[in-house]
Amino acid sequence: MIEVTGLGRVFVKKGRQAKRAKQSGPTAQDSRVVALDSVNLSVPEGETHGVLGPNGAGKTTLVRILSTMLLPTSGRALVAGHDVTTEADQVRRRIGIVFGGDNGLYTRITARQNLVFWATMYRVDASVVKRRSQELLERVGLADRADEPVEGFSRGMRQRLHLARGLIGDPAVLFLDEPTMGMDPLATRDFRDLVHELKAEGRTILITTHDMSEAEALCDRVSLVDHGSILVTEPTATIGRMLSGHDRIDVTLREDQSPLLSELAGLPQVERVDKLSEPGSVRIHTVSADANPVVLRWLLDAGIDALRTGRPTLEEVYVHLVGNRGLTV
Ligand SMILES: Nc1ncnc2c1ncn2[C@@H]1O[C@H](COP(=O)(O)OP(=O)(O)OP(=O)(O)O)[C@@H](O)[C@H]1O
Repeated sequence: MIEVTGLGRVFVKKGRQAKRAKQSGPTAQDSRVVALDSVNLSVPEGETHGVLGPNGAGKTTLVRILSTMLLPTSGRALVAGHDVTTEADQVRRRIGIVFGGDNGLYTRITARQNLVFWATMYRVDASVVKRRSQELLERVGLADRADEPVEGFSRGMRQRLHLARGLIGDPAVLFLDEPTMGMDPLATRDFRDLVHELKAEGRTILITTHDMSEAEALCDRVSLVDHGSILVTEPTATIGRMLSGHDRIDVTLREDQSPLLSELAGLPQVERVDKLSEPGSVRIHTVSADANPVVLRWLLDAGIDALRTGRPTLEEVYVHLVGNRGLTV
């Protein structure tokens, strides 16, 4: 449903931007920014795919190219079977775009008027505009505020209206760029529920986010992006295997139990023991999955019962590959 091959985008800095770049270094490359560098990505129909990465990684550039707002400088991208460069009109008819932040809504007019306006822009058949706008307003929980100007709406309400706007053309492919940025936890939860519904309808969704819990909650697979390249594309559920093939054991020791630490580290089934930030807490890396029951039994026999097992999280993989940049935690 989304096929990206060798996609590249170079920006050439102009005017003051270029002058500043020249002052900070002498190389000819200084006035060029490689925002995307030979990116390959394949997102099948119905998948929710997360694009994660720090500021400036190239996420927005990718979404802007896929949604025909920006031309690539190399490579090719197909969305819903159409080329974003040569068949932009066909692509536009099949996609919806939802950006975080305030762009894209007219705040002096009502929610309903916004949808009618965008329906016209998306060339929705005039006979269905009224009905579809009403359905979408109901769907995103704004029906009772539909005829109020958007300027009085909260951040969460605006974002739900953004989503309704993105759905006005009944798109097969939906681009969500930082969709819950700045939303409170309840509004975020409601928004994610809506995205789950859209996924259940079989739509293909590409979502960029800095928020690892968002990616874990919504995405079937994720791609980690840095410096314009995709570092890895993996299923969200199993990406932790990149760091460890089996569960690690986290334990919290009471003060009187701390002498047990060296004994624990010396067990043949234990590869290493790392200190965690929480006082008295350590993470035990065992040598194999078979070693876990042996170590768990040893811990319980030693009276250590504040323990839990788990796989490395998406956030740990991100930190391992990218570092701490761009994490919302
Ligand atoms: N119009 C432009 N002119 C010059 N450089 C640009 C332009 N748009 C983006 N860039 C540069 O391209 C790189 C990738 O930017 P992009 O906005 O795609 O990153 P991002 O991953 O979306 O970052 P963020 O998380 O901050 O939104 C950055 O170095 C950025 O400064």
